[in-house]
Amino acid sequence: MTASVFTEASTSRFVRIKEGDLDLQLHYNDVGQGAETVVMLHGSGPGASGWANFNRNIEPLVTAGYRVILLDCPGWSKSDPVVSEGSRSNLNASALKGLLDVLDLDRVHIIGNSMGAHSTVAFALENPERIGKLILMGGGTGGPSAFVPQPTEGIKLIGALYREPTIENLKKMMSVFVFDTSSLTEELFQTRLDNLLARRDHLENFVKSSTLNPKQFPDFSHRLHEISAETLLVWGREDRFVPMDTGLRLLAGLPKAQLHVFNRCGHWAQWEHADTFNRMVLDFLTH
Ligand SMILES: O=C(O)/C=C/C(=O)/C=C/C=C(\O)C(=O)O
Repeated sequence: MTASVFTEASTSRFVRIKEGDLDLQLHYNDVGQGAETVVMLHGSGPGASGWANFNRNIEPLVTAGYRVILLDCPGWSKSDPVVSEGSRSNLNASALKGLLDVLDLDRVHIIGNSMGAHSTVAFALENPERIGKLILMGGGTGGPSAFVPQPTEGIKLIGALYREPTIENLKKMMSVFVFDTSSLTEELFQTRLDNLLARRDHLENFVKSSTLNPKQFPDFSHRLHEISAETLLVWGREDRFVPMDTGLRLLAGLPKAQLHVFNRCGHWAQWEHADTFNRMVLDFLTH
């Protein structure tokens, strides 16, 4: 398949996984072919999916010869619903292990966005032999911000949108999500709204999970030194969901990390600065 002809529909796949306590059908997109595979893990916003989060980042990797797997985490998009009472980072990590086992992939590079970055760290701690290089954007659970009160305004707005999924709440959330709100189109809002309203069970389960356990993403800062993988940290200076100084904490904790901070950038660096981000990722993966 050439990079220019792939679509969400043509790359859509389902798989049944059994991994520990998990027995689930997962949805993923499988794009391109190559000796090396890059997995992309999306964030925790309502209506998020691998495709929604990374649609600007797939083609350059596929063109460069990588196979790209976009996993929809349990409880998002077309994957099975789940109520998470423990660590959602570890739940996602188990789902990823189940998927890699079925696909017979021994070792992958992982790009994680926000919750996806928290989950990448959980996966790396549990499966060090299965990881190549890591790219963490706006997440990774390096501990609380030293400067910004928690929960942050963005995380509060995500909660409000989960509880009341209206176009008004979506727009409020998206207005602090990116730095330049003029890049947000009505079409993007509508697609996101359709996605999230299509799975009210996922919305209800997220609210239930957060009530059962408000700490869905435990702090891994005391274990970061165990991760020996080369890691690229990417942050937006104006990230109002997971503040930029969290990236500094990760930089201090991860022995082989480097940090890139984009100016004029919110929580969606891979989308707001897609071209530069894509070049940086390719350079990082190949050197
Ligand atoms: O609560 C956290 O630490 C993580 C929050 C997120 O993962 C938020 C991500 C939002 C998106 O990526 C989205 O597309 O809505």
